[in-house]
Amino acid sequence: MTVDVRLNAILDPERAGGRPLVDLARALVAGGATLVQLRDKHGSTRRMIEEARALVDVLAPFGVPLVINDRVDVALAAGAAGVHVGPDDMAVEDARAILGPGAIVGHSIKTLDAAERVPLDLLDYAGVGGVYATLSKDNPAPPMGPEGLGKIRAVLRRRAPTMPVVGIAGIEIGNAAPVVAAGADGVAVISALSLSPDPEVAARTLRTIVDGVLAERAA
Ligand SMILES: Cc1ncc(COP(=O)(O)OP(=O)(O)O)c(N)n1
Ligand SMILES: Cc1nc(C(=O)O)sc1CCOP(=O)(O)O
Ligand SMILES: [Mg+2]
Repeated sequence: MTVDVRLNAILDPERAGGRPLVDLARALVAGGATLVQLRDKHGSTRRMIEEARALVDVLAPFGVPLVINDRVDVALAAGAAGVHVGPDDMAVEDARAILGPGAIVGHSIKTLDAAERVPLDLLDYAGVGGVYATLSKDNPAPPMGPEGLGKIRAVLRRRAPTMPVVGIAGIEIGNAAPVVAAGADGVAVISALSLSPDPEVAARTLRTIVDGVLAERAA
């Protein structure tokens, strides 16, 4: 499945400024989010399934897929489109085996070594980072910058030329363009969207930036 990663909005109740996630989702999709991820690291399983079901209902009319961070069981229970798993989560092979060929499976790639080893044939997209410093993740790795993303991108392009890559960590309006110029097909963002005074405008601005650099790259 080809996943549109141009603007991957990640919803995290701890980084939502107290706003209901469904309201944020509506605003972000209106502004141009193409993929939504639910990331709830500390809530109960029951709360996460309820959040996910509500988001599936809100996103369905727009045709924007919802992926669930870390939790294959929650994705199945809520009827979400798929999962995003990192190197400490369920293995990509296991997530794909459980969810089947029609689901979206995304995976975090943080090193050149991982870019060489990960079973890319089982993946729909890769989240590459951390690109910049972030306050949204505990114990983040040192930022690799757009240059680091570009090096990982080159390995991924050699192994899986059409697999989309999304940059993550600390991406905002002022620094998104170099991430796409370095080879990302989109940006994955929490704070600069969910903590913005106007999330819809923030999403529209980021989408315009991403689309502009993608168009330059294609020209
Ligand atoms: C699009 C995207 N890329 C990377 C991540 C990070 O996943 P992970 O390393 O498993 O960290 P947590 O999000 O689980 O803390 C992501 N969530 N999304
Ligand atoms: C979920 C996540 N993963 C990261 C990684 O580096 O793998 S950084 C991150 C949080 C990104 O949030 P913000 O846009 O607020 O920086
Ligand atoms: Mg994870």
